Amino acid sequence: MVTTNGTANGNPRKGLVDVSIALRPNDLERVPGLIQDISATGDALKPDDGARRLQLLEKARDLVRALETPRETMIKHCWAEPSCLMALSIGVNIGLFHHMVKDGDRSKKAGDLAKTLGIHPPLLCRLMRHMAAMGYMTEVAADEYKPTNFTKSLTIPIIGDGYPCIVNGCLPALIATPNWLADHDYQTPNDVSHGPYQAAYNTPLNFFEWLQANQPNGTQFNHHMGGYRQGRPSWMDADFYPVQARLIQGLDTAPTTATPHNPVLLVDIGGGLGHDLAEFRRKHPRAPGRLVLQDVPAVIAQTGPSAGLDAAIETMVYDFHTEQPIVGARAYYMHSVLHDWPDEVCGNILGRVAAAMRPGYSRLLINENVIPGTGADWQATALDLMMLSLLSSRERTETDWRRLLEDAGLRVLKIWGSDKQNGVESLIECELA
Ligand SMILES: C[S@@+](CC[C@H](N)C(=O)[O-])C[C@H]1O[C@@H](n2cnc3c(N)ncnc32)[C@H](O)[C@@H]1O
Repeated sequence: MVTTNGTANGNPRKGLVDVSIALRPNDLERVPGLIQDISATGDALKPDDGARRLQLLEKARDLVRALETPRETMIKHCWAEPSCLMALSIGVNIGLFHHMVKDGDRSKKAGDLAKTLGIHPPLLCRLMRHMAAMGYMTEVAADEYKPTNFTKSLTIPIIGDGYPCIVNGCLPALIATPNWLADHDYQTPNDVSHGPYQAAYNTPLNFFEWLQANQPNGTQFNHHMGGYRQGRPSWMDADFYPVQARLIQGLDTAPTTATPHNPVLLVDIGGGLGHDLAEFRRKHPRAPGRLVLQDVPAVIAQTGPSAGLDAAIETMVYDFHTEQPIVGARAYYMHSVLHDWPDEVCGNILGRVAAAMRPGYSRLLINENVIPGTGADWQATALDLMMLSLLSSRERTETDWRRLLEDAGLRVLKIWGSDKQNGVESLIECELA
């Protein structure tokens, strides 16, 4: 029998369910079976078996959810995780993690770190205490901590910069979304310049414009994009998409008016700092043809050889709402670009690409989530809701993609995927219809 503490006035409010349900584990009956599964999967786990590791992780998450009471889950969501995000973001801003790891694994006292970092010592003690309580650093004595692999990773900009970028450049929009929807009769936002983001930031700018106009958010976001893609199966690997057979072999090397010299193999539209083209160069170093990176001026200014980008990659300022200057390339590529925009804007962007494509020759490669009808991956569903708040946009199902692409005069040749990970981005290969 679970006893409740009642509500503030001592009387549990009568509702559809009794309050005692919130104090019992969510699903105790599943616990023994899950433990057995975890034990069996864990015993068979090899260091490089990524698929089994993910299965085990999902079971471990199931176990936590089954054991937790709804009240504990509620406190975790409402207090622990938001305040942990805040603490981690402050840690990145003040360089805490660099100072924790610069002498290796040695433990450090919060008071000493606070003096070095110029932060009020009791304040740092409280921040570190919560990060340790959440398991993100190891407490070895009172106010003394050792870094974990996670703590160490926060010193890498593509991992650490996501925290301040999300806290400053995204969360206010997520927080504004419930009221925005209530004020708009719970209709799906579909205008990138008049949605929860503009309400939250009191700005006419869209998400990308705001980030780039409010540095270091833009730079941190570009780093965050670099982190998002790490460790995920990549379309340019042989077991995902046959680059040689479907792209390189068909490259037309005959000079044309549009490409009088070296033909263009791949144009990465909205390619950010060029992570994808750099990876393509590493994985296909002998591929012929030009590689062109296109993005807005503020992003192109942050990349190029001086920022470590392979000199073989050409950079070009280009606004994808305008005419595509590279005509008749072998392939145009967009990664995590169309999910940023509502259907109508995507239609315009796709129209610009289609107008530049050569019939029967040019391919459009779209690297995006294709959300399945059931069993969607939590990373994709999370991103879908981020898109809703930040850009009045969405992640799309296969039906959504086909409709969008067909309406833009394109034909889907094949949707390529990897069976290595659930919910991984697909590669949608298209040509002119
Ligand atoms: C979600 S990021 C994806 C970046 C990159 N493709 C990747 O996957 O890492 C979207 C990119 O679109 C770019 N972008 C936004 N508006 C643009 C525009 N009008 N023209 C060209 N690029 C734009 C942004 O600057 C950003 O680099």
